[in-house]
Amino acid sequence: MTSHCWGYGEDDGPSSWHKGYPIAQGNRQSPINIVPSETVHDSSLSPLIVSYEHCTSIGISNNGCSVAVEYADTEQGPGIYRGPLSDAYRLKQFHFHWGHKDWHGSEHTVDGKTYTSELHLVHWNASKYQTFREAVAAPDGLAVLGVFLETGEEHQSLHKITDALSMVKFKGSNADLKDFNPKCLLPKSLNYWTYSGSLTTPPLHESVTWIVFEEPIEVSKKQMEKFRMLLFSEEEEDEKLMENNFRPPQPLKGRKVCASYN
Ligand SMILES: NS(=O)(=O)c1ccc(NCc2ccco2)cc1
Ligand SMILES: [Zn+2]
Repeated sequence: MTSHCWGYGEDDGPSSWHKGYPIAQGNRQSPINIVPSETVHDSSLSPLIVSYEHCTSIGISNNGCSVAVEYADTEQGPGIYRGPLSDAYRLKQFHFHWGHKDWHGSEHTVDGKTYTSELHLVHWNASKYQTFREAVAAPDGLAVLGVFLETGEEHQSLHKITDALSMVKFKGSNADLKDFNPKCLLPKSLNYWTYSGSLTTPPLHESVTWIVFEEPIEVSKKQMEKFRMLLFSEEEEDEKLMENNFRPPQPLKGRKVCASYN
């Protein structure tokens, strides 16, 4: 998600990514359309454990394709384990994808339904790999939690993020954001779907165990408006609004989607 020649526009968008990243047409690409009636209930799937207590958020940044909150890479860092995971995964960053309007913006869809936005909490397998960079290309290297956002009541904790967005309007800008515990962004129910997939932006590595929560969180229309004032462009460039930064669902290619609940 660093500086790159791909984007979400007419010429550099998802349908042309395969030219620079052939894996775009691979067998475990993300996102996907989740069809609950076709998921397999795997009774061996234990509840996911989310432990974000000792989380030292470093800051918030606009990396030209999304807005991300980065976490310090420390041993006792925040992380997740159990659920479909065989190892402990450490939180690296979280970011969002959203649309031009409230009716679309998520990457995963459920029975074809799109949500207004999708939050991704990106974790890497620190039990098995030395660095994030090493893990990002390994088949069991990453675990990403997907949380759907839908418009409704104002989210009481999201304001700490939306209040900071005006400070990271331009690509390449960043600001302090201390001690933000992202547990407050998770839905009440941790029922999830899980499947083997990929990064949803280039380099599209097929290294992600996806864990997508069934229950969306509610955010207000006003809170969503604040994401839409962000820019893909740098301070001196022509203004390009950061919106529609989502990849559409990709072919399932025979993959099984497991449900953690009956
Ligand atoms: N939307 S997403 O959660 O699938 C996602 C997409 C891309 C990255 N990129 C992380 C990265 C750093 C170096 C190479 O790649 C991380 C997470
Ligand atoms: Zn993402």
